[in-house]
Amino acid sequence: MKVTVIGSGYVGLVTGTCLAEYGNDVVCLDLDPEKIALLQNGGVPIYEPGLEEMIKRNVEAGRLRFTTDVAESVAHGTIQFIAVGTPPDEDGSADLKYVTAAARNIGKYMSDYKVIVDKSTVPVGTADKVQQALLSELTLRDKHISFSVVSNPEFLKEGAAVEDFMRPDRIVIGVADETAKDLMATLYAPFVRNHDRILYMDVRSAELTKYAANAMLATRISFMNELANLAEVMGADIEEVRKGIGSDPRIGFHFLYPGVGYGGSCFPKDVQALQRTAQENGIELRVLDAVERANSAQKTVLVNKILRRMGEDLTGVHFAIWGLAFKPNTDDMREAPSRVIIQELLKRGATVTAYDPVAMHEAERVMSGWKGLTFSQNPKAALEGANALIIVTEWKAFRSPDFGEMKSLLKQALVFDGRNLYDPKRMQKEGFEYFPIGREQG
Ligand SMILES: NC(=O)c1ccc[n+]([C@@H]2O[C@H](COP(=O)([O-])OP(=O)(O)OC[C@H]3O[C@@H](n4cnc5c(N)ncnc54)[C@H](O)[C@@H]3O)[C@@H](O)[C@H]2O)c1
Ligand SMILES: O=c1ccn([C@@H]2O[C@H](COP(=O)(O)OP(=O)(O)O[C@H]3O[C@H](CO)[C@@H](O)[C@H](O)[C@H]3O)[C@@H](O)[C@H]2O)c(=O)[nH]1
Repeated sequence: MKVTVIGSGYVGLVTGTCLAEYGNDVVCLDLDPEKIALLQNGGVPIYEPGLEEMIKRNVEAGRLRFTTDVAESVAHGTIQFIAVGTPPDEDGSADLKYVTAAARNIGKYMSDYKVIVDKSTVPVGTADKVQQALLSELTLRDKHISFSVVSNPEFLKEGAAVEDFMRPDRIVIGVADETAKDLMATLYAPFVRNHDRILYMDVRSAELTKYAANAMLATRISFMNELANLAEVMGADIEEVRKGIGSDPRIGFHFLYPGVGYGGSCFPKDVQALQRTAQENGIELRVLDAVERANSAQKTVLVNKILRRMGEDLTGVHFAIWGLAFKPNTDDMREAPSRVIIQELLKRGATVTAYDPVAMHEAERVMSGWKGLTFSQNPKAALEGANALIIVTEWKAFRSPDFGEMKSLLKQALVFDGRNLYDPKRMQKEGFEYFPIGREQG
């Protein structure tokens, strides 16, 4: 099938590439000329495991190309995916200006039937706005050209995006007419060959499903974080409690890891946007108010432990930080808890040397000019002469360090672990003072 993907970021690039992998003829559009030039020259603007090789393979096979030319991209695909950003507006609601601009562009240039697919995360009612944007352009030209607007929210996780897209646990399609439904079914058939996981529903339910999923997951995390804080003062171990509740199949083990608060480009903005939708419609989502409050408090839990141990004034204190990205296997720094933690430390006079396996370049960009912050090209060098190590992101490479070497490089054998990577008893044996989350210190 001929497919156009509008927006070549995390979602657009993965969607376009995975669709090309199954033999579709895909054009990816972006208005950012630097991004497209990089892609046209064989580069990849984001880090996502497996993506680079898959792009290369499909470009070489002639199934995937990149453009900034709107007219060309609209002419190409019978199916037009909108995968542009929906950042928070000032009041927390989703800013739809990129979505409606993309829709207007389609309306400006289309000359035959198109299925317009909202892949971006958008509030309930957005499909109607996309329809209006298209119609307003079409009435100026040819109002007899027909189209359908479909909602097909994306559930991929960064760091596992290709895997999630190629092997989805479900594909939600909100669709109102049979022609569009058949086209979507054909497009996604190769992704659900072993058993059907396509859920067809009305457009509004599909739009709400996306926010409901993210809000539910964010709720689990905030709940576990608050429970971890309680466990710690009560002398219980949240890691034991996690296993104890996760083995109930009604609860399950996923998304029960306490930490330094959820971050990333989705949970924070989507929880806010859902609250905003509710407020606008006179409904109170009290649970979500608490989820957000708990999350912003959690981002400073590790800092508070540091201050209790090292004093409020951190002048002359030097920290090593392992992990900057909001989660492992990505270079994404959007809403990363590391940003809050580092700022809090610098504010109190500390200096910091930070290391991340892949997000360093992005971190240097978003933290440029932060006084007292330097970056280290390897994890060991970051430890040299530091008064303490702080672990913020749970990269696999941090899980089994040489503790003897770690101790000899650090000035003080002190570890603040925001991701519970190590066994407190082992740390005690190794001679460390160890501060995890939700369990007694080792
Ligand atoms: N990142 C994720 O893990 C993820 C997962 C599921 C859903 N989503 C949702 O998908 C959407 C996109 O997220 P992302 O992380 O890929 O964003 P992103 O910022 O990485 O990419 C968006 C891209 O769209 C481009 N763009 C903006 N307006 C355009 C236009 N009119 N025409 C062509 N290109 C345009 C931008 O230049 C940018 O490259 C958001 O709504 C997000 O909430 C994201
Ligand atoms: O048990 C857990 C699981 C996650 N997190 C944190 O939660 C945030 C989000 O993690 P994750 O969901 O793995 O990453 P995202 O790439 O943001 O993916 C979420 O947001 C996407 C965008 O909407 C959705 O498509 C995905 O389904 C949804 O998981 C990160 O800061 C994690 O550190 C925890 O603290 N504890």
